[in-house]
Amino acid sequence: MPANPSTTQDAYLEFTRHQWAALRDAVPLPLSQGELEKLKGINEDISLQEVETVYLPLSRLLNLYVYANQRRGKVVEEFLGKKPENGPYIISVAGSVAVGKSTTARLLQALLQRWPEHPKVELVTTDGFLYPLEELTKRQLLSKKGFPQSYDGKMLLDFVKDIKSGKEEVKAPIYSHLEYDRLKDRQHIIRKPDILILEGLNVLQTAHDYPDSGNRLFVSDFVDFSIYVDAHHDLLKRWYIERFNSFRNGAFADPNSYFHHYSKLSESESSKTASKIWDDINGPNLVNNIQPTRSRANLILTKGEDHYVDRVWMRR
Ligand SMILES: Nc1ncnc2c1ncn2[C@@H]1O[C@H](COP(=O)(O)OP(=O)(O)OP(=O)(O)O)[C@@H](O)[C@H]1O
Ligand SMILES: CC(C)(CO)[C@@H](O)C(=O)NCCC(=O)O
Repeated sequence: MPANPSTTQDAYLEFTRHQWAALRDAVPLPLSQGELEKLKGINEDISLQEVETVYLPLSRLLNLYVYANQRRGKVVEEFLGKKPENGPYIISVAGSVAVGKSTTARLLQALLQRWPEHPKVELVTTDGFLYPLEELTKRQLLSKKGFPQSYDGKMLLDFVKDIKSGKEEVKAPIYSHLEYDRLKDRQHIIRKPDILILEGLNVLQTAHDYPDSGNRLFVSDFVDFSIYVDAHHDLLKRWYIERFNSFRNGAFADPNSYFHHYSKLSESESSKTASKIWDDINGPNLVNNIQPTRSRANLILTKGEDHYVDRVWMRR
């Protein structure tokens, strides 16, 4: 639940899962069984009922916002007598490590591109903008990976500026969880999408987080709609450990994996290692840098056990 319910209640409309689910009736594009099955490809663990109950109404809301923005663009066009050079509508997805940002973002991408008004939806994660491992090591930031200072802030801001200015082709770096590093030989090329979803830990930060930042711009200055995915700390730590343990049996077994040495750990040693990484890095990052930005989001999804969204907070 948001940190300060008294101010949050003023700023946000609150929906129980039940109330939010009722809004599904207003969604004109129900999913076919085939489409639902395809979404399973995004994440095996996701419940299809959850998609219909939570994410379909959310995609409807976002569709309305994007549509309103496109109409506003038409007004400007009429006034100017020519089409302004516009970039895509940008949606950001923020939240802790392991809360499910990338799953949420991928689901929204799949659902939003079904709408004829905005068929081209691109997804970029800020992970690619982390400094390369070598640079992180040089700057002694390995134990601060995911903290704001571990990202190449200028590169990320230039990327978002280029996207928003409507540039024909913009390149984004790609991060590999397996190599624990930015890929050297591959980039994601983005060509004028209708919507860009930008997913990352710190995308809600603003000048308020940096009292000495002067007139500096932040990624959030270019974002049209922001979503914060929230869950209780105990759940987040548990999800992190579970995912780490499942990597131990899967991805870490690959000799190219940065964490290959972890694949030899027993289940309990592995849980202990993950618990320590959480307590040393991801937990403090959540408390000090990520959670304080939550109350700026346009929409907050609060998850309970099993990743079910049990509350939705929508900015008035
Ligand atoms: N809606 C969901 N239903 C079931 N499981 C989920 C859901 N969303 C995420 N998960 C699980 O939670 C874990 C974290 O998800 P995900 O990788 O999407 O998180 P993230 O916030 O993007 O993490 P990171 O910041 O480390 O990249 C994964 O094991 C994923 O399978
Ligand atoms: C890449 C990030 C920063 C964010 O997704 C995260 O997954 C990460 O690697 N954090 C550092 C500590 C850890 O290994 O979990």
